Amino acid sequence: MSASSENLDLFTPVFKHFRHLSDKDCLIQAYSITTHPTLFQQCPLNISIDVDSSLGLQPISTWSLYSCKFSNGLYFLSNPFTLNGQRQWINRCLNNYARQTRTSVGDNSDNQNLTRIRWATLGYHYDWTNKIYKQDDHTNIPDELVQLSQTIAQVISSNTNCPMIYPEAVIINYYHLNSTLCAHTDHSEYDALTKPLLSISFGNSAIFLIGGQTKTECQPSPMLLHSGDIIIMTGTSRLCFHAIPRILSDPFLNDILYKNIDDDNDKVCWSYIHDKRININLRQVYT
Ligand SMILES: O=C(O)CCC(=O)C(=O)O
Ligand SMILES: [Fe+2]
Repeated sequence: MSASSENLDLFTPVFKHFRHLSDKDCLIQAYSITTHPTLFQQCPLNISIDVDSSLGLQPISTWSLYSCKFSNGLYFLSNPFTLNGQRQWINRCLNNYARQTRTSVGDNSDNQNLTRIRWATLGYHYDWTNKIYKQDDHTNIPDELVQLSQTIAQVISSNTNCPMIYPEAVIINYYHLNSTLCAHTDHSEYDALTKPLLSISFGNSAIFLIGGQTKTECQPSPMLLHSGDIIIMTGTSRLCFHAIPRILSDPFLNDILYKNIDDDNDKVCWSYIHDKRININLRQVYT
């Protein structure tokens, strides 16, 4: 192999491919349980824990958890939320988590900049310039988010070899239909790189690319994420390059999730989310 082919970036061409592909072809090519069932291995779930109804989850007996054969240590939990639960979490992302001082648009306590916001952080706040968490810059992670991640992590860790997670930092990403997230690894979490990263999608769909630990190792795999879907990155996949090259408009939002709503607050949420996607990701940082 020549020096140049050893250093070939295999990630960026796939990113560009999905960036410019038609919606229809994205839905055909990206991996989902329906289009590529052989790439997912279902994990039987044996657990009976009480789930607090405020978390907006369906009974655990109805959840479908899969390990992804295309990325070692990557798990996919197909939307475990109720419709009302999804609306509640979208509402929290818009009216609670975005309304604070640490956001991409600075202080958004009055929520005046909601339509421009790109990210908000909770728990240990991330210093994006220096790519570190600041030990002395910490705000509370709301109880319901801790409870949600603990419930999900408990179900997964007791049925797979994925460790538990105790979230210490949360990033909420807000995407417009034309937003992207460039290829990156999440490796600022000090001693916690062996701990899983939990990532939850709401609103419009996304293509999630996951590759190797370098961009040259392998071509990234494209995964389709819908509203309510959860991925868990643990083991090797925890350190792998990933990206969002594409947000896809999902008729589910209009046809099902926000159909015939009469609650005024839900109407406000719909007017935001109908052309956006929200991602909540939770990490352990120090312990
Ligand atoms: O939006 C997503 O699904 C991925 C977000 C992500 O990778 C990150 O915030 O580090
Ligand atoms: Fe990431």
